[in-house]
Amino acid sequence: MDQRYATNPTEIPGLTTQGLRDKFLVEDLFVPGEARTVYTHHDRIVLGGVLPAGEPVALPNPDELRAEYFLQRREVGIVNVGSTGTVTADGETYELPNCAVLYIGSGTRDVSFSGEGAAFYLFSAPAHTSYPTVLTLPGEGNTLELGDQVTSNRRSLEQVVHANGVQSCQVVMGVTRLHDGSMWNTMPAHTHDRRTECYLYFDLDADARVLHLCGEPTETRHLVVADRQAIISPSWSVHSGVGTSSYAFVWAMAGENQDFTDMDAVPPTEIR
Ligand SMILES: O=C[C@H](O)[C@@H](O)CC(=O)C(=O)O
Ligand SMILES: [Zn+2]
Repeated sequence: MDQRYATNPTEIPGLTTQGLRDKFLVEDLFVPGEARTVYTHHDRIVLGGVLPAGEPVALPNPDELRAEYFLQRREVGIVNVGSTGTVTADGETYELPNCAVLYIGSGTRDVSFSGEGAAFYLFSAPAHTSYPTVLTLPGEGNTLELGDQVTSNRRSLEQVVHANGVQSCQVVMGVTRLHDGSMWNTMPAHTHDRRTECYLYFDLDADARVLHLCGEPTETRHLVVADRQAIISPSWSVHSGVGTSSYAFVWAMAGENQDFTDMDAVPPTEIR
């Protein structure tokens, strides 16, 4: 499993473009027939991508976890960003159409993924207890309409795993989709020093990119992100982006609290 050790903000000014990408961009999560995982030491989140081919693909148990099985001390939120597929968890099979979210609680031993064309994105965090496994179909979460056409940031944000929705130990998760003609997400930008957040950008044209802003609010950099690539945003970093075409993204957080509104907005005039 790819290990990404935690980064201190004082390291940012010395990084090259490639150095920045090596720390915060996850480029190759989706490989046909494989389950790929990346362990970030920021809040000990594991990101994963599963692209089943002909055969079902099992959730691996990477040696770095030193666990009997992946979910022994962890929970996971799964979003299907591809075509319909199925996830089997301890003998129960769930059908996930595009953008369905499956939360699986800790203690679940056997998890496997099937369906050619399905693309399962995984966000996992340590869990102190077991919450029930819940499937949420697209539209069943709590949808917030944000932004404005005038500022090119009209978007629908669906909260699925959150304080008033599907229960979890740490994971807070949902999907945001930009409306046609809107390109900016999460502007004004924000930080939340109590949680790490990751974005998986998807439904981006093959030749389009998102310019994702990261870094401390007064020392920002950018990552150029392609379809089905993920970014890791440490607690001290802003996370906002502008696309060269329309797109959607899975956002997911873990850390000290699950309070979605616990964020410190950064006015555009203060960003450097
Ligand atoms: O802390 C919350 C996260 O950054 C996202 O939910 C923001 C987002 O999806 C958006 O503004 O479109
Ligand atoms: Zn955020």
